[in-house]
Amino acid sequence: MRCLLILNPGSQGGKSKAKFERIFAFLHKNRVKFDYRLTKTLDDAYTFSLAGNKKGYDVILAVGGDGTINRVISGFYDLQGKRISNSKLAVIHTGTSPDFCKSYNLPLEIDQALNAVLEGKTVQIPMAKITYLSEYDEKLDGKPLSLAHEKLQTSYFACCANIGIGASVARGANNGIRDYLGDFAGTLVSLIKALISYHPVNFSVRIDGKQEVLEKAYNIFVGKTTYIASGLKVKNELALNDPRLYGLIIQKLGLVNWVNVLKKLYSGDEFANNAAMSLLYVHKMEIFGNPANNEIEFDGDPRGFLPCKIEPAGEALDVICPQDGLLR
Ligand SMILES: Nc1ncnc2c1ncn2[C@@H]1O[C@H](COP(=O)(O)OP(=O)(O)OP(=O)(O)O)[C@@H](O)[C@H]1O
Repeated sequence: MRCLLILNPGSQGGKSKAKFERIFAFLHKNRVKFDYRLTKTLDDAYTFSLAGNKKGYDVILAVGGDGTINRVISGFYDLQGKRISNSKLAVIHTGTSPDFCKSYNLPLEIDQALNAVLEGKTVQIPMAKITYLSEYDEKLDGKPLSLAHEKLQTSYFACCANIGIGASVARGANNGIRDYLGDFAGTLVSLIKALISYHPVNFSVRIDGKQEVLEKAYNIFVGKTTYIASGLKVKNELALNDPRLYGLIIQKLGLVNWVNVLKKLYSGDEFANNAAMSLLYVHKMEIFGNPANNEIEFDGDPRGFLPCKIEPAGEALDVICPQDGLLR
């Protein structure tokens, strides 16, 4: 077995790197052949993963937070959503909020995750493909994505994309506040601050080909997993091997019902669709360009601009998983 480790020393506010020696020692002790690369930026995690896939490593092991894991996942795919290689993805979460591992029942404990690498068992996990713009283009305001656009960007995600308030919540939560308030409280403070300053927006969307306007929207979650951000949970019926996505639309919040919406999202309880919160299941979600709010966030970081198209990647990833880490 040849293994490539992609390690982010900056995850969890820099605490991540204290765990690297233990990982190296485990692999040496068990005579695993490995190479490793240390990231300087999150983009490096993508570049190293892409190169590792092209070289055909048996296992590519992401060591970092969900942002690092997200970039490593994108390196497994070409622009059409096809896998580049037969490499397997393994993950050791050394970040702040382990939404990916919690959602897919993957071990958080380092030795357990490394033992799973030795055993080599995998589960197939479908990923979402997101196509969007790397720069805002006002010519596409009110319009769907043009696949011929020169700033077109393709990425992949495992947890959730957010359009609306998501980018400003992520920016607030990632600016160091979680290092001193903790993950849960830091993200909650950032969410409430963003809610107070947010102006709801009408978004034109196409849901599985059907066009409509989502009025006074606060956030459109397009996701796959229950755990989406530092304690926020979306109760949904997707099995973890279901390639579809859920869409959760939060809109028309008044002075009273935003508290109820937050309670539902933090409890992860089931809810009946109502004027403020509606959950649906989709194969393809397109969100048109929007001059009032055009930012896109996914798997925890602001990443680009509307318009966007979100759909299942053509092929699932083989993710290293202990035998008892079964899909729900
Ligand atoms: N050497 C580095 N390589 C990559 N990113 C770095 C580095 N140093 C600092 N960073 C910053 O560290 C953060 C790492 O993000 P990552 O998602 O991996 O961890 P996290 O934010 O602690 O955890 P989580 O996303 O799971 O909550 C990014 O904001 C990135 O800009």
